[in-house]
Amino acid sequence: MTLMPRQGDRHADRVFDVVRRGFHEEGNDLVTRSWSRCVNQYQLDPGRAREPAVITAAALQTRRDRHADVIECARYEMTTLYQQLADAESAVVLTDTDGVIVHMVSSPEFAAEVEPMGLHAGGVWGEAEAGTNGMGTCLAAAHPISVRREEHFFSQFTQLTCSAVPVFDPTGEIIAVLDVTSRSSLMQQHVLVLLGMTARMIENRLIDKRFSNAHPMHFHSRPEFVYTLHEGKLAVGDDGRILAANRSALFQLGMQSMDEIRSQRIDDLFQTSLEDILQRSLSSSFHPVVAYRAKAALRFFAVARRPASDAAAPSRARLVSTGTAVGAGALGEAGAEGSRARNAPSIRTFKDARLVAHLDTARRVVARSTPVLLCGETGSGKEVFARAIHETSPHADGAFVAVNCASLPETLIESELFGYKAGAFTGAQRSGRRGKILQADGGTLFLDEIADMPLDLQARLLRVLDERQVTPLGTEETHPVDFQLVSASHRHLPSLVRDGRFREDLYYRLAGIELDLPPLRDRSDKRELIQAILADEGGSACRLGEEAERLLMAHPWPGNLRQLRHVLRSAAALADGKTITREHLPSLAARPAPSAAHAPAALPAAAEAAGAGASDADAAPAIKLNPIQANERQVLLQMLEQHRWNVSNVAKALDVSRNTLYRKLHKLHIEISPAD
Ligand SMILES: Nc1ncnc2c1ncn2[C@@H]1O[C@H](COP(=O)(O)OP(=O)(O)OP(=O)(O)O)[C@@H](O)[C@H]1O
Repeated sequence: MTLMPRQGDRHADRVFDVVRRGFHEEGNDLVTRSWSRCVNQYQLDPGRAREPAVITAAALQTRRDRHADVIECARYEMTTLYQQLADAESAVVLTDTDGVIVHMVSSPEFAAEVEPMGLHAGGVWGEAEAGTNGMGTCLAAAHPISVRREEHFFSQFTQLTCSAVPVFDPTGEIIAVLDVTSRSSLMQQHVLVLLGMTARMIENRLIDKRFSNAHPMHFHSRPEFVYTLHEGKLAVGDDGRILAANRSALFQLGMQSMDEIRSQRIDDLFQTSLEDILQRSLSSSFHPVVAYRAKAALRFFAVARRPASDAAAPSRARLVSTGTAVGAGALGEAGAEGSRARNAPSIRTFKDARLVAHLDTARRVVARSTPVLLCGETGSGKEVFARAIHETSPHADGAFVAVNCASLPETLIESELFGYKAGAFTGAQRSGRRGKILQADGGTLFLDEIADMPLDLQARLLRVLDERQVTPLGTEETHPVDFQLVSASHRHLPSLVRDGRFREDLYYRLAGIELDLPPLRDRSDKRELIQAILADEGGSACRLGEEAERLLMAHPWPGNLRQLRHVLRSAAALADGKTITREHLPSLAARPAPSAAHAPAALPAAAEAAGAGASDADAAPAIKLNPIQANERQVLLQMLEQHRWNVSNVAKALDVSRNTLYRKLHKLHIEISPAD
């Protein structure tokens, strides 16, 4: 094509001029190269209006069928993105790899306005057809791009601005392009960031969908990033082989391509096996557990699950804890429930005689759907025990839905529990929300820290329990529900009833049976617990020296199992593969070490001295703290206990940063893992 400036079309003149000179004044190289392709390769003329290219309805249907799983994964995310943009003059568009629009979200008004340009399902926006544009140029460059108004090749599109990002399939190939086309050219950088996040969500969903028979594994070097968009995600086969990975997984593991990672197994990547991570994830209630990078001193936090497709085969995940230490291979009794599946073992330990009896009682009462109330100090394992009850109950095939009434603002508990209809109140999600009670239908509803339930909601909850039906906010509809109720509290509910802070009728309704879980210091299976949690945190090769074990056994554990887990986590990290000794337990080591001969006898004495909920501040004198520091230590321990050893919450309460608090804790010899 000859590059002839034409009269009256300044945009076309500019395009020809840039192509001839080979650079763009504003420096957008991707656009310059695209213009050049349009002129030289596709022989397009920027000033000549074109009929939009559109494929037939039948051809569109064929393409939609071919990309059904991508469209399904993208549909919800595209709607959410559209809502986030809050721009009525915009459309969120998904094209296939030929630039054919297969799905679009916009207002009917904007859709009608842009329809004549071919911006609708079936429209073809490849560069060869539509010149430089977000979708087509993103495909051609395999790169995110914003094409603002006059950067479009054809004059007819210079009213629009589009930003587009590629979407990759689990093999690393581009499978689609996600685009936002708008009248506004403002905030393109912001739109590109949102598009990138949405594309990642679609890619993660696609991995789940295409590899539903594989074990999903989530990891990150920081525990708080696991289960977020930044996490590395793997789909792992039964034999531990990596079948798929997302982009963040590649990045974190320092790999260049999907091909590179797909030739690896879990034990090539981490110093552990798939089975080990699965077991530890299960026993930590799917909170991230430590996994070290193979052949490198890099620590990750990871969670792995059984394949989603196994959900339909509950026996595989189902397990029953009996009087034995429930460790790998010790779960033969699970067979009594009909399955001795290879995936069944958990390291949850319920060997203590009271817990064995409680579990047996619970199993009998839940057979008749009697509500169970669990009482016990903070961190004593109430949620873990509730899960064990669920797994033995007739509702085991349904979901276990946990709601922590203390961690939700009062105003949110109601909508969280009961759900709401679209637009039920200001700030409600447009699509409405299915409440936790409905989610628990057919399964178990676990109401943790029930004492924190506001009084007016107590009345609503009572009604649900009586009527066995729920009415979401903003609706008149009622839905019948059938679930096993387990609630828990570390506070003494009868005292709250006496003080008028908890409804008596609800208390009796919740406490069909009331079970007291012993604090860790009183548990007879403490040694097994220490070993099990240590294996969980440090891997099965982690060893405990004799003196360290004596210290752990003698400690009063005011924060119970949660505190034990923190201490063992940091000890395993400090020991770094060597045997754990006294020096890896700095806060415990400050206490006088009981001699081997006296250790067993010292245990109940220490426990008694500590009393219910007592702190280990009695350790302070041995650490050589001055009286002010000793006081500070005592106050911090109390606060940690109050906030269930959640460092972020304590930092918030004290109005200091987490780092400042960690430094303080370290100085005062309060051992807590920075992971939490
Ligand atoms: N039987 C067990 N075996 C191994 N680990 C356990 C067991 N019970 C609890 N844990 C661990 O102890 C920690 C606290 O458990 P959980 O959340 O169940 O306590 P809780 O009593 O519900 O706490 P809170 O009172 O703060 O709600 C978790 O990290 C959990 O993995």
